[in-house]
Amino acid sequence: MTDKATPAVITAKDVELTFQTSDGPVHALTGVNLTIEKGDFVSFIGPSGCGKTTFLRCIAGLETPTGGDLTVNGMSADEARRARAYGYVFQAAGLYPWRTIGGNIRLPLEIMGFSRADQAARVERVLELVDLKGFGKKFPWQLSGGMQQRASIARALAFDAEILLMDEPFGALDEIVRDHLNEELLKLWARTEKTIAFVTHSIPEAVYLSTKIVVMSPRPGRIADVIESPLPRIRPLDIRDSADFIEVAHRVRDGLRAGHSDDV
Ligand SMILES: Nc1ncnc2c1ncn2[C@@H]1O[C@H](COP(=O)(O)OP(=O)(O)OP(=O)(O)O)[C@@H](O)[C@H]1O
Repeated sequence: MTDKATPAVITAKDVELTFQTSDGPVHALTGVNLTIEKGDFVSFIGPSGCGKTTFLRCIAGLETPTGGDLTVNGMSADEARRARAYGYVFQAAGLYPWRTIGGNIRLPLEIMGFSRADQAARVERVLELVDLKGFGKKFPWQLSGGMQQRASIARALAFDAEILLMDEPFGALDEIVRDHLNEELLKLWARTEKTIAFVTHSIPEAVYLSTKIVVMSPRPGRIADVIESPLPRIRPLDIRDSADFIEVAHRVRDGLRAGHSDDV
């Protein structure tokens, strides 16, 4: 149950999505029931093909479920998309090489018709949020992979959407950089109070970041387990050595195994 203090931002009831392909129907999602509350950090973990990206795309209004109900901010996902309810961060930073970092962050603001002064103020504010102050005039190729990914997070934050959808944003980065960005993302989440839905293949990343971990299994894509994290919201990296952390990680692993996860 949700109450007024923690309103539901995303609710899924019996969500189904079947793609019709030339090889027959693909049941990408079946019987998905989930509530994501304001300020939650929810990770989706599961083997390739279990429907993580498809579910994120449903939330984003980029795919339409073939059954069930999905609401985002109390409206249909399509309405929420048109109301610009979310920022989307992809695995590849996807920055335009011919635009500066500031120019890339400004792009959605230009499209949305923000005034020039507002655009400039917002770019400065989000650059500071992701710890890239002073890098606005650089081009993407002048930044490391981790910095580029931070810039793409800044772009997703620039228009103040309450929801951040992140599809394996750190999957291509080495472990040290990834640890650092995980820490930074948690700080950013605490500062901005965004609601985050995050796809990952990494058990430690899911456990470290999330208030709620959704373990998914394939064929058909469904939810195998939903784990409410007992960890405090403020988490130094060494929390990963704590008994609570290890216990949650075991439960995630068990959930993946139960869903025939030999192909994770
Ligand atoms: N547009 C589409 N048309 C047909 N089938 C699709 C389409 N998009 C996804 N699928 C299928 O739906 C299933 C779920 O795919 P999805 O990309 O959501 O999985 P995933 O869990 O995100 O996988 P990965 O971890 O590899 O990114 C897969 O079997 C995939 O092939």
